[in-house]
Amino acid sequence: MPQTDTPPEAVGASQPVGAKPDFFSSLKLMMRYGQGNGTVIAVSAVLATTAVALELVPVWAIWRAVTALAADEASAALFARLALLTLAAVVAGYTLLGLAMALSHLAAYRLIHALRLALARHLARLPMGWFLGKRSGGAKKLIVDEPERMELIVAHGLPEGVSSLGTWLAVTIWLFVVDWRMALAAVALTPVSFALISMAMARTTVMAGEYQRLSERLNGAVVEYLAGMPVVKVFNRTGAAQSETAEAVRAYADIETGMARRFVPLGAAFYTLVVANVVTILPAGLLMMKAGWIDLPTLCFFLILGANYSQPLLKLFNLFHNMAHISMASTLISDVLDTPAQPDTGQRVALPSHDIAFEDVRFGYGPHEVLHGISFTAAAGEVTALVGPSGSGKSTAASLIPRLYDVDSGRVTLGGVDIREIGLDQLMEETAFVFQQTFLFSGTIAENIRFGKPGATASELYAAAKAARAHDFILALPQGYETRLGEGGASLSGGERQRIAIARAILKDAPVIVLDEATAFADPDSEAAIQEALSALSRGRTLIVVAHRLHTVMGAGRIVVLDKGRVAETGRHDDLVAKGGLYARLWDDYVAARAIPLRPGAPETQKPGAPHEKHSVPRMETAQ
Ligand SMILES: Nc1ncnc2c1ncn2[C@@H]1O[C@H](COP(=O)(O)OP(=O)(O)OP(=O)(O)O)[C@@H](O)[C@H]1O
Repeated sequence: MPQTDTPPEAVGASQPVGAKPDFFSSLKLMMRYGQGNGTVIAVSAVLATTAVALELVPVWAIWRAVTALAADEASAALFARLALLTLAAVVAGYTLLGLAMALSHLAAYRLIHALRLALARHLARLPMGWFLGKRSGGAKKLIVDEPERMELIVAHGLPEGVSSLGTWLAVTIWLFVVDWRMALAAVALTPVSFALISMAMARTTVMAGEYQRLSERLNGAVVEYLAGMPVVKVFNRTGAAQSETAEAVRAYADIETGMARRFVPLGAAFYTLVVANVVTILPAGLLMMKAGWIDLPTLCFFLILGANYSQPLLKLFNLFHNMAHISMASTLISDVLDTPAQPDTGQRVALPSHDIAFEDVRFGYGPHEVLHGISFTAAAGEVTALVGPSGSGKSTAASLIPRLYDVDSGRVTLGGVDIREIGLDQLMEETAFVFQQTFLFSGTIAENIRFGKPGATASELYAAAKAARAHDFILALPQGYETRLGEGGASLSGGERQRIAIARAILKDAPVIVLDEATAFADPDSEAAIQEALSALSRGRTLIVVAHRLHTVMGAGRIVVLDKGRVAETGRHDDLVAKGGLYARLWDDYVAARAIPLRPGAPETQKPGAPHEKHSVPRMETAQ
């Protein structure tokens, strides 16, 4: 559900508020991920410079024609030659500019592609702890929106920037060569324009960090608002839920307006002055002509060329104006890419067995320690159940096995080897995990199950689905295994999604399987069937099951009872019940809860323990 009290630091912003952009970060990213693009960019810049230089040909032709007229040397042949030359220069200029832009866009999209891939790959290698407190909107913005900003700098900034600067320098020299006094008049306003735009940019650049943060907040709030829509609706909290989204929209609009307000007074003066050279050229030129220092053609030349003399600068500053945002984005991208990946030895280790052991494991999410030195063994070939009150650390302990998080101290071993010594690829091959909250990708059901083993044959696929009791309902769907799922598997029921996830784990055929409340959504018949399938699966494998519904683990070889992040007791069901400790209390509560009739006067439901029993009581703890 959208949060209304999200602290600024929890919205995925890795930039501190008010952070200044590093203007070299884009360049560094280009050098790092733009390999092979250097030549393309250089050729593009040369073509663009040539194209812009060709734009000067018509100016020269006019000047030449005016000079000829003034000297009484004009002829039809001369004008025809000048016209042809102008036409050729314009056509060639546009062709070269088109080529330059095509090349620069090619380079830009190659870079964006490389950046997005690098980010997606690197995010997958970051420890889960990095994602804590980050909103999915922020991550989406990081991969989708931020690299896109590089388009402006590579596709436009480099060719147009280089050519604009080149043209401006060439024109300046040309002006001075023709007449240095008129040239001074033509460039007189340029330093003033420079000073104005520098001040305007300095006034907005200080807000770039805050702008970035608010833009991430907006993304996060909108994504969360849409994802939480069902909760928002059923609790009729549209107004309340929107308040964070509306606030994020308002804050973003405020900062944009604020930045515009700070930029506009000086920025507008710059845009006016930068093309106002005629204001100094005309009076100075008329005075100098009157004094006999220059002739009419020279005045015309300065009026034509000098009046637009700063046009390239305008382009340049339009690009610079966006540099703060671009630099902020590239700093953010670099920060993420520089975040150390989860340590991985990359080694394949010969494992003598697939026993899992927790040895004095301590772990916390951030400073808040959740597991306070737990030790237990899950032997290969038997089912080990993790049970305990809500919040006791069952899911957390389970998530340490596939290294979703790394222990803070102690160790988790597989076959006696610290799992941090085993290469991540191998560890992922050795373990399959069914999450409490099943995630299915949009795509077909077959694709989702095959996620566990991409090259699986159709018969392997069906066998896994049958074992997970998913085959029949899949066949009943309109396109069977080829039925496409909505985002997150939205078109299936909770139980169906869970069975697909179990099929995925079964297909993976890993020696270690961790099931976090895997049958929570299953109906009683399916649950019993899935339990049978899982028991069969446990033969020769290490099966670790996190369970709330205690009857599902009555047959477990070992039950590890967690309490407030510590192992309270371990043993088999009967022994633990007989012992009269925490497990016995949990069991009594469970039995009592299952016996509570749903409606006053309804008959009591069957006591647990009987196979295939139908129970219509609210589930302990998982019921919300
Ligand atoms: N991502 C997280 N960030 C911070 N704290 C977390 C996170 N996940 C769990 N916790 C905290 O860790 C503790 C243990 O949670 P965990 O989910 O492991 O318990 P559990 O026994 O599996 O609970 P449940 O039975 O309700 O699923 C809880 O206090 C919980 O608030």
